[in-house]
Amino acid sequence: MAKEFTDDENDIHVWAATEDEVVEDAREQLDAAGVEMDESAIRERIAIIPSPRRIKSGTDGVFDERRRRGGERTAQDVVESGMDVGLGTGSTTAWAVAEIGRLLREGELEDVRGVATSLQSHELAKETGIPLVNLDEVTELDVTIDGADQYSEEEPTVIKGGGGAHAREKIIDAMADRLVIATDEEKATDPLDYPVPVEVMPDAREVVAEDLRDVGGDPELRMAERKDGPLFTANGNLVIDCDFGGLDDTSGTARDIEQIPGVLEHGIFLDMVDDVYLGTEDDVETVSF
Ligand SMILES: O=C[C@H](O)[C@H](O)[C@H](O)COP(=O)(O)O
Repeated sequence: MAKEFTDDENDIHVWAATEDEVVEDAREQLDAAGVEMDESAIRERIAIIPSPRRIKSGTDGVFDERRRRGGERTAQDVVESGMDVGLGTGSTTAWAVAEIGRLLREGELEDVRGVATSLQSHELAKETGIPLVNLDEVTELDVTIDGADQYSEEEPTVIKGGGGAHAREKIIDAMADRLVIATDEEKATDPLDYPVPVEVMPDAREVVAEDLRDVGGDPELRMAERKDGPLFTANGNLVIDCDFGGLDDTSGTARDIEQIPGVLEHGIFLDMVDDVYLGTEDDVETVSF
């Protein structure tokens, strides 16, 4: 987690890894703007936030107010004391994880346990103080809050895996009595057309790519950032992003991909979604299935 200072009145917004760094940066900006504020007042306004450095979309994603609104509201509305909760991955669910931690710290929630869908959500949950349970210790969850790369307002299906976490996410999303997607209004599309992330065994990448072409896709091996070569998932596999254009037959495409040997998991989460919480410019809307 990181720390954040905001002073909306003077349009000052500062974040850093530690509270001391934030105080220093805030001090500089307040001085430059000619605003008087003593150190204790600065410290009082500092909040814990997900660290933009740990999230694939970086500061843009983390500081998108719509995602923040969507993530926080989802946590407030769907998590109750005593629940086992699946903790999704990405810049939107990061806000939900941070909010669950805050509610626990402030005593508004008790006895909540989290199961992380990725190392990212594991680290966020640890830092914010959510007790964690390993995936192999539970077989059912009360609710999972997860993000999406695209969602539909017409069908309970989303495309996930923009951060390569979809294999573990699909297990944890499917274990939950209720799957709630936290997202923002920009990701609604019908039909879904986001390139489908397909996790594949490394040696099988060429043959899987050929098979994906045969079922109408345009496959592209996902390359890593700040590392030469392709991206490896947490499971040691590769990801092929496969563009099918608009998915007019989502279940048919999902079935076609599942039948390809060498495919470990794909990012079409078919008929799994119970509710979508979407952050808008000034509110949060919900779609329920
Ligand atoms: O692999 C990543 C996950 O499926 C994320 O939940 C998805 O990419 C959405 O992330 P974000 O909320 O950052 O757009």
